[in-house]
Amino acid sequence: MFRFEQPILFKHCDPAGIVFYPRYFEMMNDCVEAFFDKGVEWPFKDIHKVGAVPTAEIRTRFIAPSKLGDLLVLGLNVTKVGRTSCGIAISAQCDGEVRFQTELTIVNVDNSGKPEPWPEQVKQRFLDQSALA
Ligand SMILES: CC(C)(COP(=O)(O)OP(=O)(O)OC[C@H]1O[C@@H](n2cnc3c(N)ncnc32)[C@H](O)[C@@H]1OP(=O)(O)O)[C@@H](O)C(=O)NCCC(=O)NCCSC(=O)c1cc(O)c2ccccc2c1O
Repeated sequence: MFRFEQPILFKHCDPAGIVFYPRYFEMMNDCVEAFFDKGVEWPFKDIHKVGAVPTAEIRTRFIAPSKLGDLLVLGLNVTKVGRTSCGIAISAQCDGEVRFQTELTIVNVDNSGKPEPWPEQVKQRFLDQSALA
């Protein structure tokens, strides 16, 4: 599992003092970006020289609210490695309480937006990190 820590800051919260859900989607992306950088060793700055990895589908359950000062720990697992796609699950917890769970599918595309197979070493890194491995 790849771990990513996210302190809840003032900028993440709505007037009710809880995280506004679009900020959670940014945190998910920050977690995926850190995973590609540190876990896969194919950072976004390099990906975007040759293509992109857009999200094709995302499903999220918001289970309990997060508040200013909380420390969220996002745990990322690769759940499926396809020809051009990759399934990822993220669970975010604070002090052992699950705050949200999300499942997403990303797809490797070339500069014209056409799906293309993962580079072999990237696929291997996914499998090394994978709950399936
Ligand atoms: C995503 C698409 C490029 C897919 O194109 P198309 O539908 O033509 O592809 P295929 O039918 O050939 O399928 C290829 C591959 O994807 C799997 N798949 C397709 N759709 C789904 C789905 N809904 N759910 C699950 N899986 C799906 C399919 O099974 C195939 O898998 P294989 O492994 O068997 O090959 C196209 O649909 C598209 O361009 N959609 C729009 C994407 C978009 O705009 N997303 C939101 C904004 S972009 C974004 O959020 C984002 C951008 C980045 O640059 C990132 C970079 C790095 C990380 C994350 C990024 C990111 O999230």
